[in-house]
Formats: sequence, structure tokens, C-alpha cells
Amino acid sequence: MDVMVHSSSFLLPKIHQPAKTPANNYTLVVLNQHLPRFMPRLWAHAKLRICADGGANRIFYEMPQMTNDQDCETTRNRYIPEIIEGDMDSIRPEVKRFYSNQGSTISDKSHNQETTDLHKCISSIRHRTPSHEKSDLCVLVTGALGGRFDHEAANINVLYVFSDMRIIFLSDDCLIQLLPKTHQHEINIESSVEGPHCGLFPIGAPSTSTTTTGLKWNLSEAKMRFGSMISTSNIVDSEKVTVQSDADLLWTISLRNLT
Ligand SMILES: Nc1ncnc2c1ncn2[C@@H]1O[C@H](COP(=O)(O)OP(=O)(O)OP(=O)(O)O)[C@@H](O)[C@H]1O
Ligand SMILES: Cc1ncc(C[n+]2csc(CCO)c2C)c(N)n1
Repeated sequence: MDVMVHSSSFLLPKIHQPAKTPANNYTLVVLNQHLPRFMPRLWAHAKLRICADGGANRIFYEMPQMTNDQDCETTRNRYIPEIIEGDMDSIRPEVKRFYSNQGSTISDKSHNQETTDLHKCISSIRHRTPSHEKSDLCVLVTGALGGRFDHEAANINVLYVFSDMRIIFLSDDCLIQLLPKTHQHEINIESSVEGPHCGLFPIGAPSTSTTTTGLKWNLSEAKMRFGSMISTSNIVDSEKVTVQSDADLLWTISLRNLT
């Protein structure tokens, strides 16, 4: 079974980032929730930036408070998403007008009320990415966690729908991602920015055998399912964590107080 290597090096300042890993070649998706404190850094290093519908309001109204620019206008002119995607029922008219005039592509999918704006964004990223670049692509998503529980459930479902893509949800407090059962996983812990708290569990299908190394409470061919045992409030105990499972698992790790 192939090994998939993971790293949160996108959270490091640029000078500390290793040259070419999937984590440094990412598309940023901004959802309609409060921006995380490290948004300016994520934005600066992204290869492509997509706002999901009302996510554009967050960039327009919240970004000016997160930078040291002299005035609002300077910030707004600096942070222009390449694409705004979704059913356009939450983006404000003045925000849509502003970014449209600045050259953002407005991808209006108001006819589709079957999938969420995040689903539309990920689907569009998949279509835009040439096959030979797919394995290198990482998608960082802000605003997927916290807030309305139906939105959160839909967001997590997107991780499962697109389980062959590297998608990472980031909040101020933690990150989460899916570890597909098709691979063994090697997670390099960036201890200056993440840990020590972590969790590992299946949602949906149970796991009859999960084995880990590098955790304080390791699993050895352990069974996990909701309604029985799941691993939460675990602690990373090594610079490298390995995971092998017969089920897709969610991996979550706490983020330190970065600026
Ligand atoms: N409170 C929230 N909690 C978690 N995710 C959210 C929340 N609000 C928005 N999102 C995410 O941001 C995306 C864009 O948000 P937006 O408010 O534009 O959605 P929407 O389609 O108007 O949702 P709805 O009509 O259900 O309120 C959503 O698809 C969802 O992924
Ligand atoms: C069974 C079922 N439940 C809910 C919706 C509604 N819905 C799901 S995603 C979406 C778009 C949100 O931007 C909407 C309105 C549906 N279509 N089918």
C-alpha cells in the first residue's frame, strides 16, 4: 500500500517552508464564516483563491481589520479572489460589484440547489486541475468548522465525497482532514504551529482495525466506531505519526496560537 505524507508546513512563515510539497502548492477556499487569524499568510502563499458565495463578504469586510494597511481601500485592492463560486444568495451586491469590477470570475450556480457552495468550489477545482497536477494539489478551506451544525455536517461530507483529494479544514483552533483507507499515512508534525492535542476516528463506516505510532495513546489493530470507542483528546508524542486503517478516518490536531 502506498504511503501518503502529510505536513502542515503551509502554516509556517515562507522562509521556513520546504521547497515543494503538496502543502505548499495549495488552492485556498474561503467560506462564509469569521476569517482565521492567519488568513493574510494563507492568502499570500496560495496559488489560487476562491470565495464560496458569502465568503467574499468576509474578505471584503474583515480583511481590512487584519492587516497593517493605512486604509480599507488599499487592503481591498490587494485581496482580490480569482473566483467567486456558489449560488450567490449570500454575497452582498456591493461586494459582488466590487470584485467583478476588479476582475474576479463570478461563477453563478444559482440554478443548482442540490449541492452546497463548498461542494461547488471543490468540484470546480477538480475540473480545473490538469490530471498530472492532481496528486500534488492541496485545498485549504477556512470557515468549515464551528457555526451551524448542518453546514458543518455538509462540509465534512464533502471530505468524503472528494476523498481522493487532499482537503484540509482550518479554524483558529484546529485542522481536520480525511485519511483515506487506500493509503498508509505519515503525518509530519510541525510542532511550532500544531499539537499536542489530536483525535482520530471514523465517521460513517466503522473501523475494525486501526494501528498508529507516534501518539501517547496508540491504537493497535483497534476497533473504532461512534457508539463505542473513538480516539479523542489524544496527544502527539513524536515528530512523525503513522496511521493505517481499514476505514477512512478523520484526523484532527490542535493549532497553536499563531499570528
Ligand atoms: N455557520 C456556518 N458553519 C459552517 N459552515 C458555514 C457556515 N456558514 C456558511 N458556511 C460555509 O460557507 C459556504 C458559503 O456560505 P453561504 O452563507 O454563502 O451559504 P448559503 O448557500 O447561503 O447557505 P444557506 O442558504 O444554507 O444559509 C457554505 O456552503 C458552507 O460551506
Ligand atoms: C434532500 C435535500 N435536502 C436539502 C436540500 C437543500 N439544499 C441542499 S444544498 C443547498 C444549497 C445551499 O447553498 C440546498 C438549498 C436539497 N436540495 N435536498
